[in-house]
Amino acid sequence: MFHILIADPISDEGLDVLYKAKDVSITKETDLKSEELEKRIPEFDALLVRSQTKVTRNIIERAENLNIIGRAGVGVDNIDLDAATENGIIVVNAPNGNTNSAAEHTMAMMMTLSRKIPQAHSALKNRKWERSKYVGVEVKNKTLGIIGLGRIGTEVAYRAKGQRMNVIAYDPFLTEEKADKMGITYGEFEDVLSEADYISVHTPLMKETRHMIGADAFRQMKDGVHIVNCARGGIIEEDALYDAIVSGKVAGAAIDVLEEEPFQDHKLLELPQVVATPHLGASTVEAQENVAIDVCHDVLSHLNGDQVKNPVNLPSVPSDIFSQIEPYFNLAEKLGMFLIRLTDDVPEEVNIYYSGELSDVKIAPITRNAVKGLLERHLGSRVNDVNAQYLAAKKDITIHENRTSTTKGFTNLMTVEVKTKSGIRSVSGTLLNGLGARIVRVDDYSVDVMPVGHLVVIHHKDRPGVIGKMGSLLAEQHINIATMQVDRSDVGGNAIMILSIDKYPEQSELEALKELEEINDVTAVDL
Ligand SMILES: NC(=O)c1ccc[n+]([C@@H]2O[C@H](COP(=O)([O-])OP(=O)(O)OC[C@H]3O[C@@H](n4cnc5c(N)ncnc54)[C@H](O)[C@@H]3O)[C@@H](O)[C@H]2O)c1
Ligand SMILES: O=C(O)[C@H](O)COP(=O)(O)O
Repeated sequence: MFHILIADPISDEGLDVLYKAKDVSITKETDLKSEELEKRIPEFDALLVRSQTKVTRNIIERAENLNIIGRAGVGVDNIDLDAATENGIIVVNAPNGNTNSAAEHTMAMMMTLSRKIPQAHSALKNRKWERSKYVGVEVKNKTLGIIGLGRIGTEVAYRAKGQRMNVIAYDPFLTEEKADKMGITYGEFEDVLSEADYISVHTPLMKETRHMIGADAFRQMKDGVHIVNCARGGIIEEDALYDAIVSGKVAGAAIDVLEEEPFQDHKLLELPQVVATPHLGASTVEAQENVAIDVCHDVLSHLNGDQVKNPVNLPSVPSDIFSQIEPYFNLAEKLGMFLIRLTDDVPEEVNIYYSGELSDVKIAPITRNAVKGLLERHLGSRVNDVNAQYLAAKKDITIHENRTSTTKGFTNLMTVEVKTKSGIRSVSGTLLNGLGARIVRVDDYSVDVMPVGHLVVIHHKDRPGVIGKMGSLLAEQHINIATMQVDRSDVGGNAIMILSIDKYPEQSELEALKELEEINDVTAVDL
């Protein structure tokens, strides 16, 4: 049974996806205080939020059963992403479902600001007929400067063109060619500041964008500029905006978002030049249905072990590429788990070699599974593909991916090699068409072993009778051998035997095998 906590109001259309699923229990607690959430969170496998709930490191570190945090919306600045990644919790969002609503709200705010609609409306509601006080300005032929031309910025640009505005935009990913195609002007940040009559910000809130519009930016703007922020409080420095409005530099500002939400008493809201809404950009029936449905599908997919569509703290893999590489995930993890059992030392460096068909596929997700397998022995079950590479880096383990042409006759071959203080160990595996995964090499020995179940890896001397003695000893302990593979370096030299047996051996049983004089070492590996 998966326990899902819905901590913010989320549309029932989306929640239906979860209600209809098997083995899911849903708890709706949309008014939990941070301390209450901290206490309750260990009960849950999944947490669903919008922007209101702050998912802090404290909460995440107490969330011992949490697998996934779903954000029904775009911005994830209310979630401590580093803490989630470190703790192996995947974060997913719903980036597309509210784009239209946010763009429409931005346009509404810009128009409302230009025509002083909220102020005139309030006056009239107070029975004041003040036509001359509320003279506005047209947006036609004015220049709109857009900072952040992503999903919403782009939609705003098209709508502004419909209003016959000129559009200039700055975004690190915008090229002159793309701007030309859209019929807008490409600008640097400073160009947008100095040329625009209206400036609308549409970036995420992150370290790089926090307070990107401050006193210095306002100084570079035209006198009488209008400012719109329907992205995130904190992108514009609020004290600097206040000063710029009071000084007359800024004619007016339309803000949907504040640095401190929910609403705290704020001096900006006292200014008649400011029109404001309480973070309503995504608050339409359509947007809420869209984001809720998207995020609930992703949460369910993840809980069922399937690929998610909108991961935030993992690179997303298009589904055609995913279906090509997914069969290797299990092989990679098993190779990692197998190899790490062969050495008692902690790896210092990991080299993963991909060859044959594997040399031209997207290998990063396969690598994550190999690293996860390698780390499980020492770091336990909390290691997963979300945090494997973070945990490796934290343990100063360097990981190198290599594509090679050495296939050793296999159509696909993957080798995981670890360097430890006592030397280099490696294991190779392949996926055989229709037959599944095989371990085909252990160090310099060739083998053919299915990486499943209980394996015993025995390094021994190549002497007559060793195999018989081993078989008798195991028989005495009532251990049945399912399969056996042997290989040797040279006649009478060192050899390897890999047994697949029907039960995991007791330590005492392994010790008994080690007593044989031909045996160098015995390792049990449970895959
Ligand atoms: N008010 C609301 O209710 C509401 C609704 C939806 C989204 N949002 C917010 O709107 C913002 C934009 O959302 P989106 O879906 O368009 O995101 P997006 O990721 O599609 O677009 C963001 C764009 O900002 C650009 N960017 C990043 N750093 C930049 C920088 N330093 N300077 C200029 N551009 C930069 C990125 O390259 C990207 O193109 C986010 O902050 C999101 O949280 C608010
Ligand atoms: O980032 C977003 O998606 C918007 O800010 C919407 O936030 P909300 O879900 O709290 O309305």
